[in-house]
Amino acid sequence: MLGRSTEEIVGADVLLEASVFRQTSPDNTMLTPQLCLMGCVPVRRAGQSLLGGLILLQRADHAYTRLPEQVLSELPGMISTIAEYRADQKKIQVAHDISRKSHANMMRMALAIEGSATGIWDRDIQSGEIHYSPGWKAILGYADNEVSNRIEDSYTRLHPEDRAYVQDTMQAHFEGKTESYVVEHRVRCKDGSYKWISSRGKVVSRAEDGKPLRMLGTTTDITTMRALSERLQQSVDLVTCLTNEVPGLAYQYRMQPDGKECFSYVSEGIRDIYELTPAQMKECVDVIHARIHAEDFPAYRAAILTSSSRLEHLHHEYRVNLPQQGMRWRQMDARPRRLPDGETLWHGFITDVTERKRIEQELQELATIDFLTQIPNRRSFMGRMEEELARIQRGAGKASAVLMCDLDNFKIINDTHGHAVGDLVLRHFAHILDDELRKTDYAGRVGGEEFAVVLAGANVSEATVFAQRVQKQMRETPVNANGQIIPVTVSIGIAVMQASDIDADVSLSRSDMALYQAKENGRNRIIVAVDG
Ligand SMILES: Nc1nc2c(ncn2[C@@H]2O[C@H](COP(=O)(O)OP(=O)(O)OP(=O)(O)O)[C@@H](O)[C@H]2O)c(=O)[nH]1
Repeated sequence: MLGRSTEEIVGADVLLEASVFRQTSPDNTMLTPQLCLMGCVPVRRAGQSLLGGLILLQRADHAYTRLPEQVLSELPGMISTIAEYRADQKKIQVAHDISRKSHANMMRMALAIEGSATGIWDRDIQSGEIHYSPGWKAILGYADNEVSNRIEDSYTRLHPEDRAYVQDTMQAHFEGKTESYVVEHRVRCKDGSYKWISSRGKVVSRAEDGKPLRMLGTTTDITTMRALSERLQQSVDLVTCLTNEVPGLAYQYRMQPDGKECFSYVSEGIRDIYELTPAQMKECVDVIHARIHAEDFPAYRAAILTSSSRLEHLHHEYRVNLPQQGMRWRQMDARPRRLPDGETLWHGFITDVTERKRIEQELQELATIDFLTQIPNRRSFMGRMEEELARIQRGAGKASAVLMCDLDNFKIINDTHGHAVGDLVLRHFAHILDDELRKTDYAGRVGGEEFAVVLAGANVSEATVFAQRVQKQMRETPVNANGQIIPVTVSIGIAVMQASDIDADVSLSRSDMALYQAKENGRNRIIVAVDG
């Protein structure tokens, strides 16, 4: 080899890898005055990758001895074997260190996890072995040596109703269909009772073909949490049942400071109260607004806004128009509360008050309408007259005319044709009066056969024209009782309601005096009071 360049001897790749050769002159095998290169061969691993170079040196003053070619060819192999063995030893040492550290970490983690009432399990999927931490065993009331480490035994502890679900979930994870294994199920304790547990795990190692090899997981006792959760659900169910069973709609309503509103809860009663579903109601309040009677909507909105601004109890009655039920009355009651962010929150209910409204209406009519003639009775008529007089006294609009009308010789009609026919005549006259009235006018039955009329803003001559029309109608349309024509005349006294009148009775009595004059003068005539 003497005389050959270093590059020629060791090869370019060895030269590149072995920095020692960079200190030598490539064309001179004399490395130093005392040392010369005897030979150099690359040393390779079993897989043929370059490990380094074997360099043979000898002292320069030493007699040159040629090494046998066989020694030179075997030496690199031996060195490679030794080097790889040492490298493997080092790797094993590193792996042990890592394993020791991770075991220590695992132990620390296990202690921390078990401190939180959670157990750990480690399953060798292929062998069917499963190891549980002491904490895991303690959850089920077992001592450390009391639980077998066979997976088939663990399945016997599962609640029969949960077994299929647990195994299916596990299988799905083994097949890589899920990221992790998460289940909640019941498991039998040592004393035979069942506990609810939450089990979570993950396959941590798989074979090259994807087959699961090892799985680690945790188990947490959630029995208390489940019981609490069940009790909470029972409370929610109870509230829901109550709100759904009581008639009407129970609700929670919110209005934000910027005016945005929504129903955050509605009971099933929504289907009857607004003919909507709970889902429709939560979407948008507009669907409800569309159901509210147009005439009642402004007052409905005002009631809500007032309740919000003053935090006053909300009580309001309004009409709704529904696709199936038609026009119905609703009553809304709710208590408002202001939240820290400025939002107003109401809890309340809406009920159907249509029937009550109908009865109220009937009572109102009974109290104000004359049953026989269906026009206002004396009490109601006098009430309206008082309002009219107050308007005149305020100077709001012109004075009104007051007419007192009395059927002539009515006693004779009763006596001749009977009381029922007399009733017919009274109804007939009331009908004629009603037909002649404008919207602003009103009439009332103020006595047996006495009727009074107020013509709003009318003067004496307008009132006289009205009275003449009434007399004409009575003349031209006499009552026909079972084919018998019953002619009836009417006497009318007219007066003007004046701001100076102390009350409505004073105005009415002036027209009554004019009526008296009409009777005195022969009946079937119209007399205007002397002072109007
Ligand atoms: N059928 C009927 N008769 C009534 C009713 N209320 C009062 N009367 C009768 O009306 C009659 C009134 O009689 P009078 O007060 O003498 O008056 P009149 O007979 O009309 O005589 P003048 O008013 O003077 O023309 C009485 O016979 C009452 O019984 C009623 O509701 N129905």
